[in-house]
Amino acid sequence: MMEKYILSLDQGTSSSRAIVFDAAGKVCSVAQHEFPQIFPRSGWVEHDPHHIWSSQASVIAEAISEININGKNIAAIGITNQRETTIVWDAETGEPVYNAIVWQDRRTSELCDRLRGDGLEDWIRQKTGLIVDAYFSATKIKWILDNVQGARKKAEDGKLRFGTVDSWLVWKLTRGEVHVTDVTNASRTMLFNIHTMQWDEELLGLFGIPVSMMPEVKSSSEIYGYTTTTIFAHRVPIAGIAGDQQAALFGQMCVEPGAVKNTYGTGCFLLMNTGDRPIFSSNRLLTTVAWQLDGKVSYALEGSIFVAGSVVQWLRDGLKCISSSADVEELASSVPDTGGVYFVPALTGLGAPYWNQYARGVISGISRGTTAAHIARAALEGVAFQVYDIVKAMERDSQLPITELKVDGGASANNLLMQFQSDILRTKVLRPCVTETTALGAAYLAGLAVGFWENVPQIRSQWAVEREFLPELSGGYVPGLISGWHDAVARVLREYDEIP
Ligand SMILES: Nc1ncnc2c1ncn2[C@@H]1O[C@H](COP(=O)(O)OP(=O)(O)O)[C@@H](O)[C@H]1O
Ligand SMILES: O=P(O)(O)OC[C@H](O)CO
Repeated sequence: MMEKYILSLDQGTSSSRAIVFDAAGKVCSVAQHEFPQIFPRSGWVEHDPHHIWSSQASVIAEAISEININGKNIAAIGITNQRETTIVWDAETGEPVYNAIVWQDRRTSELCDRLRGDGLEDWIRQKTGLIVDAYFSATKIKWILDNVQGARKKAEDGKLRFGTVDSWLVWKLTRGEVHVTDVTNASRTMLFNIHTMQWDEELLGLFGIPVSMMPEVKSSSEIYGYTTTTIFAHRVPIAGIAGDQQAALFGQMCVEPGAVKNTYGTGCFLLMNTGDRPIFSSNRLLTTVAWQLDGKVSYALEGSIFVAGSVVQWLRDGLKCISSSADVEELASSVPDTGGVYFVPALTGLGAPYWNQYARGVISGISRGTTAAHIARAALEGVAFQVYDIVKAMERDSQLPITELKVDGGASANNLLMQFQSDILRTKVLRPCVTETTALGAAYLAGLAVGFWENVPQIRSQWAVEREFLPELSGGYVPGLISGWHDAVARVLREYDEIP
């Protein structure tokens, strides 16, 4: 067979990646480019949609040339992406009318306060499974229509298109032929009804968003279209799309209800497969679509943490105490503990289960003896403590103890972080051989659509563990650590009590 590979595009918040997988699910080549983050004001985060596309296009070219293959050798393309990030472009010229407003951006927090003040929170939650928060796309689209000159009129005339990053990439790959998204990305917009699996007209009306802007919603595994970009001499089918966290859930083969994974990327996202019914959380977790495959919808419970690996980027770029993200482990390991320092890394607000849009980071317990190493260690511990809070919330919601955690994402390479995670959770932390599970999940979804893989049981056997972390710290220390963390969070919540 000529078509020996699946090409997966993983457009993350920090970087664009292209990964070529073979039928054994083995990584054959990887190319990755970090691209610029734009911070126009405190709490605002943007990307240039052209950078998103150009970085993605160049890594595609690199990944396929590295192993000397071309479009003919690729059975299908799978796309996975940072979710919620909002791009609006002109249907005719394809030119974005504004920068991409990134999921971390807090500019619409006050609008969300007003929606809650109007008593709409439960109504929105029932339809979408989401907490009203600036995180999701709906208020970001409204902001663009309200603030970019001429945008609303053009939208009403049917001349603008909205997309999350998956839609933008498909549009670019097909040179404007195809405007689609999949159910997982749609479920993060706060405009999608997760019961009817359609755009919700009442929500579109509430935010003043014309339906003509919206992409057609498809399943996570089917042929959406064929590439026309000059990167490939042949038209390659685009056959899988899923938001990165759902793709990671699939890539980790968490296909049975109760299975859980946690991805440590820019943010940190813990998802539990809940099978064919949406479970509504009593602990402020999100209900979301896991995927739609072979006509069947699966749902998930999700705990979203806004800042994880990005606090390491801040240590690197803001504080300049490390020169690469990977260096944080050596720096943090140079001290035995944080010396009493706690770091609540709420640099762009606090997500689940606190949902405070105005929170900002706090470092507490600094003394004359505190060094950059203590702060680096406290930053990593702050990531693990946030995950601890979500695990406990999820256990309460699902009434199931979480006895093992499958991990992935860039920061899961950090052994100190993984060990501390196991120490405070008192559970097994399992890191798979392929930590590119996000890309792998999208590859699986694409491959299943074109018959590259036959079915889920066939690919399930490919999952293998690389390293298992078991609790090493004596359990007696844990309650003190956790209560210190909760004191630090309480300080943040007191300081930033939802009033900007
Ligand atoms: N060894 C490491 N320790 C801690 N954080 C790391 C390490 N390597 C990468 N990171 C962090 O992981 C993030 C990148 O992970 P990735 O999964 O590629 O994220 P995304 O998909 O959000 O772009 C960055 O924020 C980076 O700072
Ligand atoms: O870019 P990541 O991997 O941090 O993921 C971002 C999430 O999709 C945001 O919801």
